[in-house]
Amino acid sequence: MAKHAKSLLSRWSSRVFLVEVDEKPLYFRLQERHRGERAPRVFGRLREEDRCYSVLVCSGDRIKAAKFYPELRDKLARDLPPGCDLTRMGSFLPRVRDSFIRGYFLKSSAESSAHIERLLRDLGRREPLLVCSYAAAGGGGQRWTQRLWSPSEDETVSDYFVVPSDEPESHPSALSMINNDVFYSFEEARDVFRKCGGIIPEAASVLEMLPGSPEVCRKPNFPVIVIEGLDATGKTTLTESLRDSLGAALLRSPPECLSPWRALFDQEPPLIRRAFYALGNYITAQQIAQEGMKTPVIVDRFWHSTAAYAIATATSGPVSNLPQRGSEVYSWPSDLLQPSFVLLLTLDAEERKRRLKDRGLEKTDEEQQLDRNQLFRLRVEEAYRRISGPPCVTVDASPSADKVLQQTLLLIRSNCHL
Ligand SMILES: Nc1nc2c(ncn2[C@H]2C[C@H](O)[C@@H](COP(=O)(O)OP(=O)(O)OP(=O)(O)O)O2)c(=O)[nH]1
Ligand SMILES: Nc1ncnc2c1ncn2[C@@H]1O[C@H](COP(=O)(O)OP(=O)(O)O)[C@@H](O)[C@H]1O
Repeated sequence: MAKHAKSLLSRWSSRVFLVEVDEKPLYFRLQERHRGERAPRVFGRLREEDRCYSVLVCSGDRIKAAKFYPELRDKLARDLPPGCDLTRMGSFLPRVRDSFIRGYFLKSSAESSAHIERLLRDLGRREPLLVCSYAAAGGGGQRWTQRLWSPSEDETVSDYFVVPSDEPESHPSALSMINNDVFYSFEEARDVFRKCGGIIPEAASVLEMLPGSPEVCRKPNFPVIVIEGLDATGKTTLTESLRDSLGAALLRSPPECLSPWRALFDQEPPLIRRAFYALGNYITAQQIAQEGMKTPVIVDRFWHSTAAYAIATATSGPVSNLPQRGSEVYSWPSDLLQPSFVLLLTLDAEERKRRLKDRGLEKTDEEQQLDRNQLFRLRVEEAYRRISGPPCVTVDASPSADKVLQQTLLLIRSNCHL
């Protein structure tokens, strides 16, 4: 049996399962037997002929699991019989970091079972899947028959009852964010790229661009000011004006030297994509340290963007699902240069959309998601505000470009003694 799957099964009944139904979390556990009272019906009125499946990716190699997860979704969405309902799901051990495993929850009619089980068995030959089939058990409650399908084709079957579980104090995605969605050290991000080499040859080109170590030898002599904000809040316009007004160097993250690979890594799963942006920050940090010896430095996006977009993407639903204020998830990496000052441009949604349209550039996937999904935009904006580290001042970006420039220059001169 796949070693990793075996370790997962050893604590199976301590796990909590999370299925998101209409972006609302439903938590449940599995018990070997049900004592006394009628077992509850966790998934509503399941008819005798209904079937559900949980399909969890339990590969021990996190790069393979990260690459396989979106592929699994596409295959299931394409090959499942009509009428089969597919939603995201996960499973975790409460308060145990990195215990979160991802998968999908399928709901269908009994006559599709043979087709679904054939499809899952084929997929399980690619990467170990923990598949549980689930039906309304006789005598009330809902029985959960678990099968492990993995490339070694061995199959374990055990039966459980499904019972409701309390909602944990913080959304379980926070358990798995550290160094999977947000990278808090150069080594952790570089390690992902070193392990990607076999499946993404371009990873080697990015590795060649990296500094030998992240340690920035000396603190810059001049102030380093980062301008942050959603697309079309006016960062490019403002940073170029600040460069001219202050005779400053203008840098951005990801740095120019990574632009040949950015579109490629933007298509990769979060583990790899966020490592790309994290490594970009370390290259930019080295450039800041060099330029900052000679002149003030203005940076267009840096750590706040990397962390805020990653945290907001890894969390679903309302802002209240974000990891709580003060969580270590918002901390600044100890090996990443801290700027003197961060300015966060804010703008109401309608004006921002107008500017985005005027600018004409096609939107990044994230920008499209920001438009489509107001919840995601609110999570990004709130995550920006919760990042700890250098002082971060919010600036209203709705006045004219010149007024925003004057306001920003005032703030910089009084906070950075320029
Ligand atoms: N720069 C940067 N962008 C990130 C990061 N993580 C996600 N993104 C997303 C946010 C935006 O949708 C998109 C913005 O990338 P850029 O700043 O290069 O694009 P662009 O110059 O068009 O944005 P801007 O006009 O400056 O807001 O990439 C990150 O760590 N750094
Ligand atoms: N203060 C402002 N008032 C009105 N329009 C602005 C302002 N700042 C920028 N713009 C315009 O809004 C669009 C997006 O600005 P840009 O600087 O590219 O934003 P970002 O770099 O944050 O995406 C551009 O067409 C720009 O000319």
